[in-house]
Order: sequence, then structure tokens, then C-alpha cells
Amino acid sequence: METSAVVRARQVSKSFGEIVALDAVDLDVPAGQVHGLIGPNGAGKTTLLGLLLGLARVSSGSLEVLGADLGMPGVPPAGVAGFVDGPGLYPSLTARQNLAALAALRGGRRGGRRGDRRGSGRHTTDARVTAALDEVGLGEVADDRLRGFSLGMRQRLGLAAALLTEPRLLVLDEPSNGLDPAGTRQVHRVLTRLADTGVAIVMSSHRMDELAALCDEVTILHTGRVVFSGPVGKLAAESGDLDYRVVTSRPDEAARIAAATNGVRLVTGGARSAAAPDALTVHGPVAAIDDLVGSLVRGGIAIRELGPVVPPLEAAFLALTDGTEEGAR
Ligand SMILES: Nc1ncnc2c1ncn2[C@@H]1O[C@H](COP(=O)(O)OP(=O)(O)OP(=O)(O)O)[C@@H](O)[C@H]1O
Repeated sequence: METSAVVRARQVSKSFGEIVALDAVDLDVPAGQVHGLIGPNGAGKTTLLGLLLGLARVSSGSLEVLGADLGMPGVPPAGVAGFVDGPGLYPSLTARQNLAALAALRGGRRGGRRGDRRGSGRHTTDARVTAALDEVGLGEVADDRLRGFSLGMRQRLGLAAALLTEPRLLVLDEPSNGLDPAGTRQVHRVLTRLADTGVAIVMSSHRMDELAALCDEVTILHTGRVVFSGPVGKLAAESGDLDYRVVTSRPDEAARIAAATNGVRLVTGGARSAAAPDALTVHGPVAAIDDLVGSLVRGGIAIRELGPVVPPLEAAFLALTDGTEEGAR
């Protein structure tokens, strides 16, 4: 797998009049990496993806994609494909016709890895379109008009359109938006395969489970600034002390032991809800929770369930972004 830098952003800022959408953002994405962008609404994710796609120009700082400074806005840099705000498609055409039209439009300026080695005849284009539709799971509806497509089907068609260009950098704004679980798995398979062949992928998502499953690294943006960038595992470590839900065979005794355990705070205060009479919520560092588990077991209390109330990745995200999805509005 290649390891060269595909994206290198240094102190990139982007303003729209008075609004600072991106503020001194650094970003490094090597070949073969899936890089997730997360952040509350308005954090600057789409703006950054748009810069990578060449839709706008940076206000200051430097942005290199595939070793070249981005040139004129409006033209996707060679080797880059993707979309923001949903793919641009023609509703009156079928899925196959949409891709064929895009392939014809792109014609000679295919910027991908093997573009110049491909044939340009009708037969080759048809075969590539069919392969792209099959890969995203739209083979069976290839000849249906887009008008009847769901949001998830359109998203998948947008991905197929990007695949046609054989990009070295794929830029996707919430690619799983509107997808059912099977569709999500299919898109994840496609993205994983591409990354395995050295394609760099930068994608935004609001879904922590998706980022954990798919991304090597994530960058968290908050009001245009990077508040975290690094491996997903390192992000989970930023979550600090968590609330844990503990279900035991003897809740009253468990509550008493929890209250007496060093470093553990009983969040429910022993007053358990009628909906979950056996559940307690406790708060503390992992080591203190380990001590609590030891004490419960020694006390002959069965632990039937133990887990964080909010998953660590989500807790880290909330901690880094003021704890609220509304933080950047
Ligand atoms: N073309 C534009 N003109 C003016 N302001 C803009 C423009 N594009 C984005 N902004 C502003 O820049 C900021 C960042 O917006 P952006 O769409 O990049 O956020 P986001 O993280 O993608 O949000 P969301 O999760 O809601 O998609 C917001 O304050 C937004 O209002």
C-alpha cells in the first residue's frame, strides 16, 4: 500500500464574509487511509470537504491534494472524486444513463489511477458503468429512472459515479445518510476495498458507530477549529470518567457497596427507576469500576450487565465539543 500524503492542509482558513467556517485547520491523510470528519452542525465539515473537491478556494493557509496546490475553484482536482450536499444527478434518467452521461461528460479528463490505460469505447464505458452499479448494489435497478429512487439509493449512485473515475482521493459527505443497515454495510465494504487498494477517503459522518467501524483516524471540528485529530482508539481514551449502568442480582446491596467504593459515585443514589428496578448508574474511572466489580463478586452479587451509558467515542466527542450537538450553532 502507498503511504504518501494525499491531503496536506496547513493552517487552512475559510471565511464567508464575517463567518469563519474553518480556522487554521491542519489535516494529513495518507494513501489508503479512511479519515472521518465529525463535528456538531455548522462545525465546518462540509466546507472542508468542498475545499478538497475544489468547489471553493481557501481564504488562507495551504492545501495540497495529491502533491499539487489546489487551483481554480469549480473543477475537481485530478484524481479526486466525491460529492457534498448529495450527488448531482438527473431524475429523468435511469441509474445507468446517469452514469453513462457522467462518463461521457468527464471524457478525457479522467484523473484516476488507470484512466489513461482504459479504453474509451462505448463497450468499455458500458462495462465500467455496469461494474460500478453492481459494486454499490444497484445492479437490479440499473434501468429504473432516478425519480423513484430513495435517498439511500441516490447516495449509492453518487458513490458509483465517483468509482467510475477511479479516484485516488474520495471525498464523501455523510455517505450513509438515508441508507438502511444492508445498504450501509455494502457502502462500507466498497470503501474498505478502495482503501485497501490505496485510495484515501475523507468522509463526514454524525454516526460514531460508523466512524469506529470504518475510519483509521478522525478529525473533530468544533466551530471551525480542530479539537482532536488522530486514531479512533486514542479518541476513546479522551472520554475521561464515564457513567456505567450496572444490573445486579441484589440492587440495594450493590448500591450500598458502590457508595462505599473509593472513586465511585452512585449517580442514581439508590433510587432506582420502576422501568429498570435492577439497574444502578455509577460514575468513575475504569480502575474504580474494576474495584467495584471485585467487591460485588466477593459479596456474592451476580453482575448481569455492565457497560457505559454513553459509548466512550460519543462521550469523548461530547466532551470535546462542549457536550452538546447544538454547541456550534
Ligand atoms: N456558502 C456559504 N455562505 C455563507 N456561510 C456559509 C456557507 N457555507 C457554509 N457557511 C457557514 O459556515 C459554517 C460551517 O458550515 P458547514 O456547512 O461547513 O458545517 P458542517 O459541519 O458541514 O455542518 P452540518 O453538520 O450541519 O452539515 C456555518 O456557520 C455555515 O453557516
